[in-house]
Amino acid sequence: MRPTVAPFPTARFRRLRRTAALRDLAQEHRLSTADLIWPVFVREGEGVEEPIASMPGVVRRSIDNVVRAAHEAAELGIPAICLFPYTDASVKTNDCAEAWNPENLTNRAVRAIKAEVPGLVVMTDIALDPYNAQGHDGFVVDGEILNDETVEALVRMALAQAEAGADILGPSDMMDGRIGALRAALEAAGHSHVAIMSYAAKYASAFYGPFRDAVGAAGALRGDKLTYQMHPGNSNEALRLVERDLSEGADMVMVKPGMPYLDICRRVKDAFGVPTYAYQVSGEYAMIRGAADNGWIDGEKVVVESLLAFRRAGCDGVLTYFAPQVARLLRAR
Ligand SMILES: NCc1[nH]cc(CCC(=O)O)c1CC(=O)O
Repeated sequence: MRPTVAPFPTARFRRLRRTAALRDLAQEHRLSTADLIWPVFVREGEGVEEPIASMPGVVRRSIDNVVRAAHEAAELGIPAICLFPYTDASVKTNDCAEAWNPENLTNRAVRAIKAEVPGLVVMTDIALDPYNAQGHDGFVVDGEILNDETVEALVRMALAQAEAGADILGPSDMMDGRIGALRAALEAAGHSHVAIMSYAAKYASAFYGPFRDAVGAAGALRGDKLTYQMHPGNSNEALRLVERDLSEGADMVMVKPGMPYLDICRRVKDAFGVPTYAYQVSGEYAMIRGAADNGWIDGEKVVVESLLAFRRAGCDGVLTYFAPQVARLLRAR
């Protein structure tokens, strides 16, 4: 598109900014509650809501409270919730077997939500890190992250989640070939309706710091994830990964983190036109929330502006810890 601009004073951009109604009428992009996916942390216990120090306002919930959150999401009009387990050290092993236990925390939470709030979309995370004594997303042998063996384990994990009733599987592990393997296994096992949102362009980012506290992975993790997650300096690689994952059967693709990678969101949407999502990650949440709590920024305005930016960059939706607050704000407008 080549914008046509008449010379001043024929063109006066301020004409359409003069009143709230005119601004509304001319607004190009909008944020709606329907664009939100709410990531929620699950832990063992009952009646538990445990604060996370590095993410003020976010809690780890026992399953009964996750179900309450699911009701809240549905009432607010948030279409989807995404579950992340906070696991006890006792279930973290080198063989990561808890990851595909049909009775693990995530799978029990999925069933509990589906029993009570069946219309809510439930998304799950596929990666070994919550169940890995080594804290990595894949099996670690002699300091190396194994790819193909990990993919086999991810398939087992995915089938257990699909069996539990997950609507969208979110492979966040960044192993090669996992989307094709997951798609084939889902088709073969009668789960052809289960969608895959690939964490296709996932960067090795320091913005995940608070999340690793939230899921209790920070202590176990040695080193970094640079041999499987993307280097922050790359962008053509993101397009190649998105194309690869689409060709293997991903229904939706994600860019992660969000705000520092808006250029990637735009390029992905322009290149492929597929359902595109961004993850406003824990570090982004912590920065905004921390500055807001200190009175340095207007938290509500910054949150809405930060999420609108994803829409402008071409995203169809955003995973954000601010989802319930934003839904309430949008409803009040
Ligand atoms: N499979 C790991 C995973 N899944 C989601 C996040 C980060 C989410 C956030 O920071 O909010 C991570 C962290 C990581 O890759 O180390």
